[in-house]
Parts: sequence; structure tokens; C-alpha cells
Amino acid sequence: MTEPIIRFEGVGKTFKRGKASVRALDDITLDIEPGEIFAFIGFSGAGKSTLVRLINGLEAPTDGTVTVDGHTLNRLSPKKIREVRGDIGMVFQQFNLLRSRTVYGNVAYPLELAGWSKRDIYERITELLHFVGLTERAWSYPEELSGGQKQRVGIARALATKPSILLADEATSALDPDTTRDVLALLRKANEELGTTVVVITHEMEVVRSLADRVAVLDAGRMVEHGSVREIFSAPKADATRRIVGATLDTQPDEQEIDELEASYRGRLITVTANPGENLGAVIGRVGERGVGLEFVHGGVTRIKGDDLTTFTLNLTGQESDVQTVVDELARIATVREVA
Ligand SMILES: Nc1ncnc2c1ncn2[C@@H]1O[C@H](COP(=O)(O)OP(=O)(O)OP(=O)(O)O)[C@@H](O)[C@H]1O
Repeated sequence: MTEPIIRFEGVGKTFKRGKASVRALDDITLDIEPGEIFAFIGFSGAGKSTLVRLINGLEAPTDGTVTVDGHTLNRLSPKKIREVRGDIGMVFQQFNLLRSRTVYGNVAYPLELAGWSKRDIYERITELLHFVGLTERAWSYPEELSGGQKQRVGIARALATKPSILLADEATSALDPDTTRDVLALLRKANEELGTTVVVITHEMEVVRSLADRVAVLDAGRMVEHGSVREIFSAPKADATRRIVGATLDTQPDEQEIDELEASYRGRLITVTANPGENLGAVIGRVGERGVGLEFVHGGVTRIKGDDLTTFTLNLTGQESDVQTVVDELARIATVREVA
């Protein structure tokens, strides 16, 4: 077993404002493994920014411990915390580029701070600009770049000192959907080609769907659910997750659609999500032989990191025992949930 690269153990954070206090995070326990792409998702105020500040040591937890790269941050001196922070590249929503510096100058900045020689900086920047596809724009200023190009510069700067962790805080929230796709592809490339662990903080399920391996859902400071992106998409349990997933995917009926389905259909309503690699069609094709009627009443197919996720809501009619036989057959190759 490899050691987790980031570990939260019983982490809580309370902010005090005069006599009032806000519990921004509560009882977070979680391991993030080296080389994975991990997403934190939640609505506004869920505690996402606080979590970022705990990972990069800008805030200390009120309870529990945060360990990064084997170093427990609450026990370190400010100097040592700065060293650990050097192993974390940060990517921001508003890019945070220096307006007075060119693309080259922006990417050079962290290397200058780290004391690299001019020659080494030149070689590293040549590599980085090639990696992010901005070789031609080395001498442009931020104001001459599109939002997507600015974020590419942000990513090149974040990767400059070869950190093992890339922490992307709402990195695509200011970008349009096409540009978002490009930036997500670049984060994936950093993960695949450089082995960088990527931690993304987002309120957009679309980012989670196309980028992450695992996801944790934050709601009012608590981690209400976590697991593989596929698990969370196919069977969201917590209310907050259902709302977030429902806003992105139309393959699962939301509350209003469930009411409409129940009013319109008299059979047994189930939602089935095929297990990876299984073909629902084979079972569904035999349903008629069992004397059971079947209608597709909701659902569709979406893709998660290149894999199909197939979810359909079915209205099954016929003898109760025959319907049960069909449900049992489906349950062998799919997650089956009653619609109720
Ligand atoms: N420095 C602070 N002082 C007092 N309260 C704070 C502080 N920082 C955050 N909070 C509170 O902690 C809670 C979580 O805030 P946080 O910014 O972490 O949420 P978020 O999920 O990042 O939200 P958003 O997406 O809107 O940025 C909120 O209730 C917020 O008001």
C-alpha cells in the first residue's frame, strides 16, 4: 500500500466572528492517493475554499489533522509549511496572473523565487509552454490572451517547480464550455504524463464527470458522500448529491419527474444502471418471453471518463412473480432501484 498523498483525519474548522461562530468544516476523514484525480464538489458555502486553505496550510484546522506528503501541517513551523506548499501547484478561478509580466515572465516567477538560474528557467519554460501549447505566445501579456489561454499560463506556472500536487480551485468556473473542455484536457494530461495528483474544487458536476476518478460531496461543512465518480453518478444517496447530479444528468428522474411517472404509469417502476461492461439489452430482449410488459419511461446513456453509464427507468407490467423474475435478472448485471 502506498501512503496517501493527502490525509484528513477528523478535520473540523470553526471561524469565530466576535461572539458568533461558523462551523465551516466538520469531521472530514479522507485519504487522497498519489496519482489520482480527486474532486470536491458542493454548493456555495459548503466549505470548499476552506478545505483548499487547509491543504495548502493557509489555515490550520480547529480539530483533527491534515497531512500532506507525509507532513502533518498543524505540527510544522511556518518555514516548513512553506516548503510543503512548494510541492503544491495552485490554479485559480481568476487566473491570478501578473499583468505587468509576459507569459514567459509569469511562468518564470515561481522559478525565480525558488532561486533557479536563468538558463535552467529558460529550459524549463520552453518545456512548459510546449506542454500547455503556448510556445507562440511567450512574449504576450495577459491582457492579450483569451480566458482559456490565461488559464493555460496559470497551469504552466503551477507546474513550473514540478509539484506532486496540483490544486485547482474552480479553475474552469470563469470559462465557456469549449474552453472548459480544453483546460480539463490539460489537467488530465498533467495527471497522465507527469503523474501529478490533481485535486479539483468545483461546483460543476460536469467537471467531475469528465475529469475525476473519485469525488467527495460537501454539504454545509460535512462530507455527505464520497466514492468513485461512477458510483456517485449511478446511485447518489445524499440529498445534496441528488440535487447536484440531477442538475447535470437527465438520465435519472428528479423529484418532479418521479411524481409525473407515478401518476402516469401503473406498473412497477424501477431505475436500472448497468454495471460496467454489462449489456442491458440482452436481459431486456428476453423480458417478453417472461410474459412481462416493458416500457422505457426515462433515461439515457452518458459518458464518464470515456466509459458508458447507462441508466433507464422502466415500467414493468404483468404477474407480480414474473415481474420479480425480470427484476432479479436485471439485478445481476445492474444496480436496480425502485422509483418511489
Ligand atoms: N475567514 C472566515 N471567517 C468567517 N467565516 C468564514 C471564513 N471563511 C469562510 N467562512 C464561512 O465558512 C463557510 C464555508 O465557506 P467556504 O468559503 O469554505 O465555502 P465554499 O464552498 O468555498 O463557498 P463558495 O463556493 O461560495 O466560495 C461559510 O459559511 C463562510 O461564510
